Amino acid sequence: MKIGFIGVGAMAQAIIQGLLNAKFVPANDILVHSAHKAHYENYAAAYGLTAQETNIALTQNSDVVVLAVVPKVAANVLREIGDALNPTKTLISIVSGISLNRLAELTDYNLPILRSLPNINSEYGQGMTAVAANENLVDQRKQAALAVFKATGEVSELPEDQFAVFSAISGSAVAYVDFFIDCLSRAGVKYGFGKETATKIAAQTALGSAQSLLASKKTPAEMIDKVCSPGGDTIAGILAMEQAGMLNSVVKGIDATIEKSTGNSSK
Ligand SMILES: NC(=O)C1=CN([C@@H]2O[C@H](COP(=O)(O)OP(=O)(O)OC[C@H]3O[C@@H](n4cnc5c(N)ncnc54)[C@H](O)[C@@H]3O)[C@@H](O)[C@H]2O)C=CC1
Ligand SMILES: O=C(O)[C@@H]1CCC=N1
Repeated sequence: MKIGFIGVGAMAQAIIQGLLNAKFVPANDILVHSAHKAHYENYAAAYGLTAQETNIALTQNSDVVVLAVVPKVAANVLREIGDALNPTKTLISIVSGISLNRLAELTDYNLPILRSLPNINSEYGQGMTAVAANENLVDQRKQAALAVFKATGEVSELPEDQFAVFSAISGSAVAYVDFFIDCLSRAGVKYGFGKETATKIAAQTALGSAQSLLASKKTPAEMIDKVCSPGGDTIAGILAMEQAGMLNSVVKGIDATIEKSTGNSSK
């Protein structure tokens, strides 16, 4: 199966590295093209991928075409490759905010299409990807498309109307979780730790907490209660964080993320 990536930016590279790590396909069965020749050619050469001169050539030579450009150029790219797509190929979009219906409208209503919303942790096999397939993507073809994301982490099939929220609490939230880790790390620096040591401590604590939460099958609140010793230090910290508006800050951040991706305000 030849998988072609249109756009070789941060997210495409994370998926490609995840696929290479998983040995999902031979490296030269991954085709790449993006806006800057020097960039995609050097990237292809570094990892043994196959560089393509144009988006159309990439589409003609791929079984699965992954659209990995930013939303504002997606429509033009789809119009450009429309004639090279046909129902023997699968189109996968990772573009935030573009519906299955719009993807078909810009290409071909008979095309098998998978809309997806991955996150950057795919690079290390720790991704979390939402997917929605159109009615033309079924059976083996659908399984083959889902396998691209299963090779790089967890996959959840969701109705499209949940994609914007998913994107906020997963795609974007990688940055928000890293922001929290950086906050802990800076607090450590305030009290004399070196930044590198503090970041390692904070990151391992976040990793361990997430793994323990999932393994325990408890709710986050139950885990919080286990850490908060009666009359102890942690409950004092939780109360101070809440007094400073932690929950509201996070929800406002998610509101802003959804508003930006949909153009709709929840207020
Ligand atoms: N970065 C992330 O964590 C996530 C990003 N996404 C989606 O992935 C898509 C790409 O995002 P990033 O990788 O962050 O952006 P990016 O800016 O790093 O990459 C965009 C790529 O598209 C290429 N490009 C631009 N115009 C082109 C054209 N006409 N033909 C071919 N290639 C062209 C650029 O050269 C670049 O390689 C977006 O639609 C975004 O919504 C989805 C989930 C997570
Ligand atoms: O920031 C963005 O627009 C993309 C979508 C989800 C994560 N990154």
